[in-house]
Formats: sequence, C-alpha cells, structure tokens
Amino acid sequence: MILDLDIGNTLSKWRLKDADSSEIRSRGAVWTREEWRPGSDIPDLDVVEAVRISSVARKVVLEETVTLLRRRVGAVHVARSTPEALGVTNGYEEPGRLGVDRWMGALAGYQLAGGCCSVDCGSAITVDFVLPGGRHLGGYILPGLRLMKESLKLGTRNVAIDPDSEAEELLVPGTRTVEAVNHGIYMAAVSAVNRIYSEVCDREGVPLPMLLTGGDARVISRGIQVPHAVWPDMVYAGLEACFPLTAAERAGKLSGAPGVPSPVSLEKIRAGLAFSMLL
Ligand SMILES: Nc1ncnc2c1ncn2[C@@H]1O[C@H](COP(=O)(O)OP(=O)(O)OP(=O)(O)O)[C@@H](O)[C@H]1O
Ligand SMILES: CC(C)(CO)[C@@H](O)C(=O)NCCC(=O)O
Ligand SMILES: [K+]
Repeated sequence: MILDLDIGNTLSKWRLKDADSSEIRSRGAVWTREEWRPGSDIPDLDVVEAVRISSVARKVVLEETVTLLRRRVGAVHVARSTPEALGVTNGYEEPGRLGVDRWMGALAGYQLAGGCCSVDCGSAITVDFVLPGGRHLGGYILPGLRLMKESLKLGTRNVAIDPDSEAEELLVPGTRTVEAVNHGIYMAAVSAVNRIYSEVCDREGVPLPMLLTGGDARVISRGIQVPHAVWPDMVYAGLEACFPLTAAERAGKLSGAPGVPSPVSLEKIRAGLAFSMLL
C-alpha cells in the first residue's frame, strides 16, 4: 500500500492506495498534529510500503512526521516547491516559498489540462495560473470561508454553509445574522474567483480550463460562472505525478481526474468583464 498525506495547517488528509491495482482503498482526515498514532490517526504502517507527503504545516510537524515514518516505512517521499518540474516553471521570485499544496495542484492541473487555473478552496482559497507551455504565473491567496466567518466574531462560526446549498440561495440578502454572514462570505469568495479568472485570462489573452479542489470546492463550484471541474484528489495527483509508483501512475494516469472542462472563448470572458465594469 501507498500512504499519501496532504498535511494542511489545520486538517491533514490521508489516503491509502493499492500499489498493484492503483485503487484507493481508504481515506480520512484528522487535525494536523506533531505526533501521529499509526493505526488511529493514520493507517497501520505495517501495510504501507511507501509514503508521499505534501505539507504546508509548521516545519516541526513535517520533521516529526518524517522521523516517525522513516522508522517504519521503506520509502518516504516529501514534495518540495522547486523552480521547475514536469514542464512547469514556478512563477515565484523564491520558488521554494510557494505553498507546496499549490505547486502540487498546479503540476496536476498542467499534466491533465495543459495551461490551467487551479483553485484550492480550503482554509485559504488559493488561485494559481499555468499558461500553455508551462509558465506558472504565481497566484492569489485569500481567506477561506471558515476563516472569513471566524474573523467576524459574530458568534456564527458554528453554523457552516450547508455544502448542498444552491448558489441562488446563497447569493440573496440574508435576513438573520448567520445568513447575512454566510451569504456575504460566499459572495466574497465566488466573486473574487470569478473576477481573478477573467482578469488573468484577459491579460494573458488565453482562456484556461479551471480546476477546483479542497473542502469547500463543491459549494464554491456552484457560484463559478465559467466551465470548470471539481477534482478532490488534485493535490494527491501532484504527488502521483512527482513520485509515480504504480504502473498506472508511470503511464501518466492521475487518479480521480475529471474530464477537462472546455473554457469559454476569450471574447466571452472579455465581454463579461466589460459588462461588470459598466455596472
Ligand atoms: N471537519 C471540518 N473541519 C474544518 N473544515 C471543514 C470540515 N469539513 C469541511 N470543512 C470545510 O473545508 C474547508 C477546509 O478545507 P480543506 O480541508 O481543503 O482545508 P485545507 O486548506 O487543506 O486546510 P489546511 O489549512 O489544513 O490546509 C473549511 O473552510 C471548511 O469550510
Ligand atoms: C496558502 C496556504 C496556507 C494554502 O494551504 C499554503 O499554500 C501556504 O502556506 N503557502 C505558503 C505561502 C505561499 O504560497 O505564498
Ligand atoms: K490545502
């Protein structure tokens, strides 16, 4: 079995992948911590022959995690943000400072779609761009839905947006505090992503396929105006592409990859931008 770990600032996601069949056997999430309990926080390490890690948590978390895993597992691969990988050049002035989850998402998106806009809707919402040809432009970081809500300190933090809500319900004026807050932060997030996408495609003169991942991807997706696809395993797919271990991975097959959304024309994107400026 292969253990894949996506360690975030607050939540750590894991999945177990069968090295022979390339099937995902199980998955889970726990609060990010320094000391893992194999068998409860993460699967029993006896069945694990290799680990792949993407971590944006504090340095000590990664260090402790790698120390534990190296004692028990033969191969431990840790992803890093590099100046170049898999045909993509990192747009950051200091490439190592780009969050490795963003780098994994951008690499996966490029493998799947060529140029792309990769959006991670987690604790933070990040939007990254890779042009056809592989130039990563850099991107945008904004607070995620939960962080935005908590920062208001209006006592509404425990009432989350129902992930099954329709965009139409979330975009109308709220008539209770919880609703006003939920609708406000939803509007902030989706308008930002819509606008960022249009501005960058306009600037670069190319319509790009958009890919969404992260805990809030499904609900954000309903407010996104352009064609896009939700890819829950996008960060894991970056790990697969960087450290291919199974036959399917070596053949370039990324697990859970969605169909590539065809972007609308540049003319439409520009017309939409011009329209929103007139209002
Ligand atoms: N059990 C949960 N705990 C926290 N957030 C949750 C939970 N379930 C869904 N969410 C939603 O998912 C979002 C976090 O998404 P995700 O798990 O992708 O985070 P992340 O960006 O990986 O986190 P991290 O900061 O740990 O990197 C939150 O904004 C929240 O709305
Ligand atoms: C922005 C987050 C927190 C999103 O998980 C992560 O990618 C991160 O810690 N990035 C480092 C800062 C940067 O990407 O510029
Ligand atoms: K993340």
